[in-house]
Amino acid sequence: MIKIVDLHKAFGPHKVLRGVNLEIPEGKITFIMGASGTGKSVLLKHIIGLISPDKGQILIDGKDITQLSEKELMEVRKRFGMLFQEGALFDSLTVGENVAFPLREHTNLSEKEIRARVELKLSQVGLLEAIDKMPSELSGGMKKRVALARALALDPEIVLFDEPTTGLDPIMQESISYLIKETQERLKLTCVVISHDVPIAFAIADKIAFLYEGKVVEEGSPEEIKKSKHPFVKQFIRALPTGLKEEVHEKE
Ligand SMILES: Nc1ncnc2c1ncn2[C@@H]1O[C@H](COP(=O)(O)OP(=O)(O)OP(=O)(O)O)[C@@H](O)[C@H]1O
Repeated sequence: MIKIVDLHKAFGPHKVLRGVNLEIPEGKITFIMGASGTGKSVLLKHIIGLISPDKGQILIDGKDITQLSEKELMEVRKRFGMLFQEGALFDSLTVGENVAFPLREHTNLSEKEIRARVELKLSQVGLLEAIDKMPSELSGGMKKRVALARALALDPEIVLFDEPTTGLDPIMQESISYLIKETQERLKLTCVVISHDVPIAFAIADKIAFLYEGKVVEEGSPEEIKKSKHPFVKQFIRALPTGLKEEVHEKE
C-alpha cells in the first residue's frame, strides 16, 4: 500500500501541494483527478521519488521513501512501471527494442531471455506482430500499447499512468482503458492513473481521488464520487467541456 501523508511542495512562491493525504490500495486502480495545473503530475513524481517534498511522507509498505538515498530509491523504483503522458517511445528503436530497453538497463538477462520477455509483453498488449516495426509506423493507440508493454517489462508491482488516453480517439481511449483494467486484474497490479476522463474513471477505477487547491478534497469509489457534495467535484463530473470547466472554476 502507498500512503501519502501531509505532502507539501512549492516551486518558489507557487504552493502546488498543500497537505495531500491519500491512501492508494494495493492491487486496485486509483484515479487521481483534478483541473489542469493542480499538481497531479507533481504528486505522481513524488510517488517515485523524482521530486522530494518540502514536508510530508510517502510511505510504501510502511517505508518513507522521502528519506531514502538515490541508491535506495533506485531499488524502490524497480517495483514501479511508468507510462508518461507523451508515451515517449524512442523513435530510432524498433518496437521490440523499445520494450527491451528497461530489460537491458536493469537486468542481466541473456539476449534469448530478453527476446522471450519482449514477445510475452507485446503479446499481452496484442501487438506481437509489430515487434519489428518503427514507432513512426504505428497509430497513437498502438504507441500507447507499446509504452504499456515497456512499462510492464520489468514485471512491476505498481504502475503509474500519466494521462494514458489523452490524444486518442474515443474508441481507442476505451480500448486502452480496458487493456489497463484487464492487465491490472490479470497481473494483480497496483495502478495509479492521472486522468481528466470522467467516464473512463467511472468505468475502470476502484478508487477516485480529487485534487483541488493542493489537497485531496474528495475520495472514494466511483459510486461514492457520483454522490459527492463538493462543488468542484460536482462540476467536474458533470463533464463540461474543458474550456468551460476552467471558466466556472475561476469564478468560484
Ligand atoms: N519543476 C517545476 N518547476 C516549477 N514549477 C513546476 C514544476 N513542475 C510543475 N510545476 C508547476 O506545478 C503546477 C502543477 O503542475 P502539474 O504538471 O502537476 O499539473 P497537472 O495537474 O498534472 O496538470 P495537467 O492536468 O495539465 O497535466 C503547475 O503550475 C506547474 O507549472
